[in-house]
Amino acid sequence: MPIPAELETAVAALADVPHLLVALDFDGTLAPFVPRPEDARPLPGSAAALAALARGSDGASADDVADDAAGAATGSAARPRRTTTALLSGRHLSSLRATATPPEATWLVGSHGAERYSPAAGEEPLTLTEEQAAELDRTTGALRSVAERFPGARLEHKPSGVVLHVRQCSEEDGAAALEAGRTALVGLDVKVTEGKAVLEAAVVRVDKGLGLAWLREGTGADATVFVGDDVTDEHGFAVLAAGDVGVKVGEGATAAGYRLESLDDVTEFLELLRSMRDL
Ligand SMILES: O=P(O)(O)OC[C@H]1O[C@H](O[C@H]2O[C@H](CO)[C@@H](O)[C@H](O)[C@H]2O)[C@H](O)[C@@H](O)[C@@H]1O
Repeated sequence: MPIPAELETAVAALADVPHLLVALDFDGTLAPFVPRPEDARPLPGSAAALAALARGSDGASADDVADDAAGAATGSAARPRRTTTALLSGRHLSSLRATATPPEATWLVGSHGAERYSPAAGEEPLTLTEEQAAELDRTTGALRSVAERFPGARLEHKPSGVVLHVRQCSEEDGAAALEAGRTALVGLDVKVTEGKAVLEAAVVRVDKGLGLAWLREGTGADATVFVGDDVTDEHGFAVLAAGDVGVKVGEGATAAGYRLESLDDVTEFLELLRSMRDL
């Protein structure tokens, strides 16, 4: 499907923004859904466009980023044009790196905002309190006992939580496993997030809105593009402001201003953005 005319217009308006942040969800946006999370890979065209966009932020040192943030705050002119790329994912960082193989200059936010990496400062350590670690153990035990009852169900472990995956279950077993998972989590001190064929319980209470706010503040960007497909991405769309561009991929209610139908459309959109930014 061609890119909607109003989205093309919005992208054209981003051409001369001094510092543009392009933040992208991974699964369902850059990478098609597959049965096993470790097998997901970005569409080649999207990976190529992301690599080209990332070249727009090459060489940004911590000082550059601080100067840029200061320049944006004071409105001072004559800042060089920069495009910073970021992945904002529910995946934990090591899984995101292994599957997305992001360009070096790309900022990374994993585990829905709990894990954060910037090219200049590296990875922010995520340390659980004793209580959180104990709650994570209890939560893992509760969801493990659910996964064991349903053929095809499996667990994914993150530093901040645990995920019950049901994509490989029959439709009936998947629905029953998710319901059993919800019940098993009652009374545990966790944030429960439902995604596409997953139920996640995290002991760190964050969301993609907080992750996107961290990216905007850290990069000092003047405007943000955020593309995502899932209900968890709605927290990101909700913090976008005037001049930003939010794009929802696929069907479903959304706070995003624009919509694309498919992952191939995302490739086309990123390619358009790349050419508008002369990268
Ligand atoms: O925020 P995202 O980058 O979209 O990550 C969301 C979740 O993605 C992964 O699960 C989803 O993709 C899998 C691979 O295609 C699929 O098998 C699963 O059914 C999907 O829910 C990842 O495994 C989760 O940890 C992420 O939270």
